[in-house]
Amino acid sequence: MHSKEIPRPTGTLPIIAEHPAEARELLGTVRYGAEGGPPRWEHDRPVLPLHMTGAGDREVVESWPAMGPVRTGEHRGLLFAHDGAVLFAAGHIGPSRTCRDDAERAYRAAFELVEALEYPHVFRMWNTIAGITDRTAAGTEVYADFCAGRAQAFENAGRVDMAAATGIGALGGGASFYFLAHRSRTTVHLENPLQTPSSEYPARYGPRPPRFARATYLAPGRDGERGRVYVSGTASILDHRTVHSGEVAAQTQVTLANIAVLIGAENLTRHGIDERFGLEDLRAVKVYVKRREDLPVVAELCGESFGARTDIAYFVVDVCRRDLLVEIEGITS
Ligand SMILES: O=C(O)C1=C[C@@H](O)[C@H](O)C=C1
Ligand SMILES: CC(=O)C(=O)O
Repeated sequence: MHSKEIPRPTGTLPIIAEHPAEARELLGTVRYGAEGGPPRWEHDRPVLPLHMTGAGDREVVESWPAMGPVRTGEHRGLLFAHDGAVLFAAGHIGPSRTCRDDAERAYRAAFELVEALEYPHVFRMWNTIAGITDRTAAGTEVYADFCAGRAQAFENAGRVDMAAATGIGALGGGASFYFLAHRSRTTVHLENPLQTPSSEYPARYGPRPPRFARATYLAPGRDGERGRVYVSGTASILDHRTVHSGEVAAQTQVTLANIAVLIGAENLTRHGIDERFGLEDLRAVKVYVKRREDLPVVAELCGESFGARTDIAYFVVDVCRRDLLVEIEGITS
């Protein structure tokens, strides 16, 4: 693993992830666009291309600004950048149909990295997996295979903390992931009283359950940075069951209600957090819709629920269960 001081990049990309105005540089960029594959260097910064948009769809660029001088490097295929506060890292896991061992290797590298660079507080992870509900070469489901490899990496690393995450389909490019970790600001991983913790899902969903929290609260920073809730990809699931199979409006309403309870005063107080948020407080919202024809009804329901200032990006991709039609994530402002 190598690290080096690097000059300021020339030019910056549109930022959809809201960050303090004084941010001066970029840590990393994720391009939700028409191509997927391994991360690459652009202007000495890691850029991860994700195949998330179809013909005619607008690319969505998500950039994570730095708060100071940036160091970069590579570790077992992960490209990373960090500024002494936040670590951004991105990697290509591999082909979806054989992703179990690749997922274990990728997550092992991720845990090695956060330990070696001393950014122990992982607060948000994203996983995009082409053909997420397809069958692998061995006849298992791709997502279940990914979860098995990830769970093995958690177990081997002795990690019990699970951050907020998204595990969603992609239109190509195999499986990729990226994540954020903090050096000093502590995290509180939140569960939702309406949903079974994902790590306790019954075996009917796969031999090893997913590993993610419903959300992660990143505590306020010493520099006055507000506490934020990073909301995981959330779907129409109550306890561990999909509800309203085939009914996209009802699934969207349950999903929005799940998020409102998750970030509301009662649940945050239950987790020892003296804050409260509503749907109108969410920013950097991503809405994943399985069927393109459902976009209008989903967009109408989201438009009614989120604030006028909420930036919402829509993607037509598979959700991690065949009977789920919509999934939503966001970050409190
Ligand atoms: O497996 C995940 O990390 C995950 C899957 C979905 O339930 C949702 O996107 C949240 C996280
Ligand atoms: C499947 C899904 O979205 C969840 O486990 O929350």
